[in-house]
Amino acid sequence: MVEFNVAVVGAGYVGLTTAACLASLGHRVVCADVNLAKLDGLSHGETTIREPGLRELVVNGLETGRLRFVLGAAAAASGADVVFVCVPTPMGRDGAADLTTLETVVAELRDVLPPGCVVVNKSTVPVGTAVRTAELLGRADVAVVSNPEFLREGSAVEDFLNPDRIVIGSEVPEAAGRVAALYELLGAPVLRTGPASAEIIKYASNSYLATRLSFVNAIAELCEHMGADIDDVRKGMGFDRRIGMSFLRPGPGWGGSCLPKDTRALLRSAEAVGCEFPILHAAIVTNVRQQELVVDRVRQAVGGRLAGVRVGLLGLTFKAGTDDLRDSPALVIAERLATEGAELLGYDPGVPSPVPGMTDRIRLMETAYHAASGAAALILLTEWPEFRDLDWERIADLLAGRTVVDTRNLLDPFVLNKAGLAHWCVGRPAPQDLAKDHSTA
Ligand SMILES: NC(=O)C1=CN([C@@H]2O[C@H](COP(=O)(O)OP(=O)(O)OC[C@H]3O[C@@H](n4cnc5c(N)ncnc54)[C@H](O)[C@@H]3O)[C@@H](O)[C@H]2O)C=CC1
Ligand SMILES: O=C(O)[C@H]1O[C@H](OP(=O)(O)OP(=O)(O)OC[C@H]2O[C@@H](n3ccc(=O)[nH]c3=O)[C@H](O)[C@@H]2O)[C@H](O)[C@@H](O)[C@@H]1O
Repeated sequence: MVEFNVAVVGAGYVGLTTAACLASLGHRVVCADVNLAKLDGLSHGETTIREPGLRELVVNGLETGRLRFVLGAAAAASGADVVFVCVPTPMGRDGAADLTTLETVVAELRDVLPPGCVVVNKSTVPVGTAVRTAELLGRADVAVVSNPEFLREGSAVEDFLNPDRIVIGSEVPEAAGRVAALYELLGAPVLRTGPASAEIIKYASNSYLATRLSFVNAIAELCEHMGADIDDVRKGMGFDRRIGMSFLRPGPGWGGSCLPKDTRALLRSAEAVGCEFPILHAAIVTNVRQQELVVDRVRQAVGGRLAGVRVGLLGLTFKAGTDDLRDSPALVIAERLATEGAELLGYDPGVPSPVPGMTDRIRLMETAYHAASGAAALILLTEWPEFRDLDWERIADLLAGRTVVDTRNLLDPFVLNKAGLAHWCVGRPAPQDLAKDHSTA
């Protein structure tokens, strides 16, 4: 295998994972960021994000000398054969991707890139960004390649090292070949395309996943009205090999740092070329509705009015296995409940203390039991497996009300019923006692 000198700009979920994994594959990697505190920690083998296996790879990279951390893109570029750009591309005010940071990095790199180096956009960027990056660089000797990343938070290292596919978009065969060679040891299928196709593949994939979930959540709502059970229905669908089992779990709506922003960005890109894309629009609207349905359900569980009512929240992150709160449906739902006057006690095993950006409308508690204490209803919002093993008899004693709203269908109905609790799931009819209460209300 050829060993390359690699620069990675951005030490976040994608950049740090890319840097640490490429170092573990034998490349010499310099990873740049602008956050001094983060760089200082990383240089001592401390990772700030919760990703299984990442810390070990960083420590190993530092020990073997294959991984270094530096301040700023320019400092990383010296001597690089390939420069990966992994900086944020957040949602701009109009829904389109905001490329300001990417453009800043490209400007910093322009005059310092070694001759013949390849710049790789790994950030999620709209169609045309590879071409625009090449224009901004203004370097005939430097090729730009689009190489979108498909890792998931919570399994970033595992996904990076075992990808379903590697997409390499470039008009320059030598540049595409160099990027493919970097990944050679992974033995993954490599799809070579033009840059526009590579860029749209990333948005199409995330938007398809989001649309699939909105579809499932809509079917779950039908199940509630029709006496069916979504967990049977999704299995019955998933056994069809054309459909498959994955990404069919109903929930409180999809969230995270990417699905919401990428669906909106694709919609804006479509509008810009005069396409309406109604199915994607419907997926986004359905997701907002899904969160509203949870709020409706909580309101119903506490007897119609949330003002002054204490509600316990189990889980705040956008999914289990991550400490990331960005665009978490749990926080959107919490905000709505707080706006109606509910007092919120929250617990999340991934969030031991308040973090910047977290709403101050939730009192963060030390345990699930503290979050349940005196609550009129308990809402499970993130599917942390440990919630299943809580002492539900004890929770029943601590709660002021009887209802547990399980937005992930995680808990064992038998255990909850034995504890005397009404277990309200997504995509199953409401518990009998609640349905009765409601009909006489
Ligand atoms: N988080 C995820 O699971 C995935 C994210 N993506 C895409 O990858 C890109 C990066 O996302 P994340 O890694 O989640 O972001 P992040 O927010 O976790 O990390 C970004 C890093 O870039 C650094 N940074 C900001 N400006 C910089 C500059 N001028 N020079 C050097 N470093 C700078 C920040 O300090 C931060 O450490 C986005 O386009 C995202 O859509 C793609 C696949 C998966
Ligand atoms: O571009 C990105 O950032 C990444 O976005 C997602 O990864 P991630 O955001 O880590 O989260 P997912 O595991 O996809 O979950 C997204 C949301 O869908 C929800 N979900 C997922 C699966 C499911 O069956 N049901 C369900 O409600 C999750 O709870 C979560 O809120 C994609 O899965 C990755 O391939 C992609 O690289």
